[in-house]
Amino acid sequence: TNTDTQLSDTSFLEPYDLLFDNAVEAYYKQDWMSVILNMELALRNKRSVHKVRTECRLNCANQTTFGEQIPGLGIPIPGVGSIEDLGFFQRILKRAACVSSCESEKLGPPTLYKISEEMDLEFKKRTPYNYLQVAYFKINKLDKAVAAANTFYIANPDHVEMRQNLEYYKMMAGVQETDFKDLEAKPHMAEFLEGKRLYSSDEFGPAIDHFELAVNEYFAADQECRVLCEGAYDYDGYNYMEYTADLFQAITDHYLYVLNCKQNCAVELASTAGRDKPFEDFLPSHFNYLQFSYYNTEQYEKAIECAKTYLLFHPEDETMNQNLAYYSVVLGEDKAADISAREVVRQHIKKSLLEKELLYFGYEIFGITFVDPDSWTPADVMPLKLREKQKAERETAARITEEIGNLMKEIETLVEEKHKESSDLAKMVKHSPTNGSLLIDDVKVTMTSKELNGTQRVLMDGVISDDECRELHRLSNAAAQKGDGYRGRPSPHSSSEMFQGVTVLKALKLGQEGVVPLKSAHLFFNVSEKIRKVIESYFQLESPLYFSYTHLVCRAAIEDKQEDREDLSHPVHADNCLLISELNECIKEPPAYTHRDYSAILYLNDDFEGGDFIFTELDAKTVTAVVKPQCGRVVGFGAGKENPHGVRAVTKGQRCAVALWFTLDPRHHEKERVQAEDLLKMLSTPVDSEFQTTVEDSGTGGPEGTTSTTEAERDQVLIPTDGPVESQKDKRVEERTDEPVTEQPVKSTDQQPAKAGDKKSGKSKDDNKTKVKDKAKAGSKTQTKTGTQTKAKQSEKTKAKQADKTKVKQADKKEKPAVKKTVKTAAKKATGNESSGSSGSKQPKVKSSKAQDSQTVSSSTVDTQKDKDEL
Ligand SMILES: O=C(O)CCC(=O)C(=O)O
Ligand SMILES: [Fe+2]
Repeated sequence: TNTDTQLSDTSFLEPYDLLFDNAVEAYYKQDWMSVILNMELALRNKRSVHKVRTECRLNCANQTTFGEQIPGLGIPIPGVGSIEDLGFFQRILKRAACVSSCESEKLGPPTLYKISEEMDLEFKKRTPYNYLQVAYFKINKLDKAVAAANTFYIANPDHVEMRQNLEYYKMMAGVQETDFKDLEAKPHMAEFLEGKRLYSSDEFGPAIDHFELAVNEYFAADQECRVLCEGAYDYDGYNYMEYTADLFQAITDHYLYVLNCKQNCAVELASTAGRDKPFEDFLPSHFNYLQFSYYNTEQYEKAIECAKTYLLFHPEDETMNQNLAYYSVVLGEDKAADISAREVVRQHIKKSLLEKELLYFGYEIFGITFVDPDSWTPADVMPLKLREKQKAERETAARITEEIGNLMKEIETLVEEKHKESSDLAKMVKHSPTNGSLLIDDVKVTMTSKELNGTQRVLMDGVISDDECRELHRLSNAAAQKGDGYRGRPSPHSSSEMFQGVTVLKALKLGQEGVVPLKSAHLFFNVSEKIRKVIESYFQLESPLYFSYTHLVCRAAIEDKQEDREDLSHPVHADNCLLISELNECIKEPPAYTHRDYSAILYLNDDFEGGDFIFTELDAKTVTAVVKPQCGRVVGFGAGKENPHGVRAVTKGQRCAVALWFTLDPRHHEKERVQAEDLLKMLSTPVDSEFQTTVEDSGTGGPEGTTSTTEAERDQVLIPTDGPVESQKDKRVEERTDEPVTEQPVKSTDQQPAKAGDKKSGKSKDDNKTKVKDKAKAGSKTQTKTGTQTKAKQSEKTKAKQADKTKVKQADKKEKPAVKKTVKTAAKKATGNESSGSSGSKQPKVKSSKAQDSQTVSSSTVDTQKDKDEL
């Protein structure tokens, strides 16, 4: 058509989502060259879009001066119709025009490069490399296949197939170690990691080069990250159609949204694919490493500069102050005084603090949540009122969590008691055709498999109270998103009904934001856990059940679409296999959620028409049992072919339920659940802990991690032994005997006898308590390595090696609430082969022509689709 030719005539970048889709299509046609062409171009165009955006915005920011500097504030305050208003907005308009014409000149109309969230996620998860790996392997470009495989694996360390592929590649002839590249490595992070590596092996000179580069790259990346924040406003959480903010409110909302995003760059930049958590105190730590590296290479000016720079972030840091004092003595106090901290960092901090102030103002006044990602922010930046409010909130959350904890304990003891009473009881319950038996609380088994005419089925009542039903029902209407849980489709199963859903994590987040009562979100969490226990115990499962997916979902009849309706609200299906009713078969293969083992639906209400739950035969027609939803009722069943089921049309009103799917396979334990648990923990961090920074507390307080080593501990930087010996008589340092063994190689061979000028020995990690380090300079520079004087910032350097007392700096970091991006991967360790696909083979997973076969490599694709779309 006309538009088509017009488009192809222009030199605009081809939209990368389109290219991605083309590549995937080509993949299924096994057109490997086309996969490569499209996918590589998609990756390139994505980078180009970012580049154009960054450049346009930066250029426009420079072109259109935006008035004077803020503090003061140099900018006239907009008043009623003042002429300054016009001047102010004129600049805004010009800047908007500048950005928009710059971008559309290079990229075409905005719609062309608007990318959906899902697609964005695919690129974040590095899915393109999954496809590229196969395609390159197919055309025998091994080096590229290996690089793609490695790049993908770094971001998906749980991907069993890719791990096997990599192992296979390692053994292949013609594959070099250098082929295992990370094609998406971020320069600042690569430099930082390399610096750290060298630092760990005492190669301080080379380490300096990398850390310095890392700092430069950091600021470049920070600038890019920040400028990319100046994008469209995301009306997340509320309906933009109902958004009726006035001019200044609208500007405020969007601006604070942008500022929030900019602040979050600190987390973004401290994160790297495949690492669960961002590095803590990332930017400051660069200067910590640097000061010590400079010290070790006798570059005292630089060491002082970096120590001072570090102190900009943590002015009270005792260790660093001592280091600085020591360096100053070595260099000469006068000279030292003339050295200042780095200006670029000073500016960065100034800007960041100003942003935080605005964000806290927005938090206090408009309730726009802001979680400070930095650990160095002075406490008083957060307004007192807000601090008090947060404290109160944390108290409430702590109380609720305690209550939940007590409840869970009660449940556990009850379950245990029941088990003890008679190990046969459960069996009796299971097979008893009579009235159900008590399992937990007031839960009654109303119908067993037998009465439900099948196997692995149960109907229970009284699982939650009427009040709880009402509360969850309210929650669903307050929190649910249309179509949420169904890839955003509002009517995934029947065009005569509207679906809406909310997950536990989402509910908790909304609770935290104050959009819904936090208490209700807790209840949702709590109830789901209760049902998990009930199902686990009723079906007498030997190994634990894990959550696979949970959502609170309502389906509502669309009034004018009920006439002559013949469809079901939810077509008959099985939960872990693809039901082919024509063949009386159920195929257990992706895209079915084959890892699901048990399902449970908790009903919340009965004030609607229709909506019966039905079990059928494999033909999807012959109904074997009917369940009428009502408050507190749970239908639980095995998720397999033995239990095809569906929901009859809801013809009037709204039917709400909590649908839960469980797996016995810990590898499929839902990540969202872990995040939800983390969030709960965070909300219940002991009150005030944030304001306590004593080292003593660090060992016990704070959210429990899965390992005993915290990031803070592992990332601590070694610092030199203390300065003038005379001042070191006291032993304020803390004994830490619980230093965990970290993955870093233990260094025990670098303890050359101390010799004059040997800086290294200053941080030697032997347990020789009497080694004296002669700094070979003035007497005051002599350092003792005796007993107590080593203050180490990096636990791996000191742990176990040091019988001497070690002060671990930054240990208090542990106490801070986790930053947003915390993704835990407990229970994630893949221990075996995936049950599906060609698991035994050592081959990279490559496709044959069979249709189902194509799931192997695209499995990550399937997985990334919101794991919600019931079949
Ligand atoms: O809501 C129900 O009763 C059943 C829903 C269901 O089977 C499902 O979502 O898989
Ligand atoms: Fe189902």
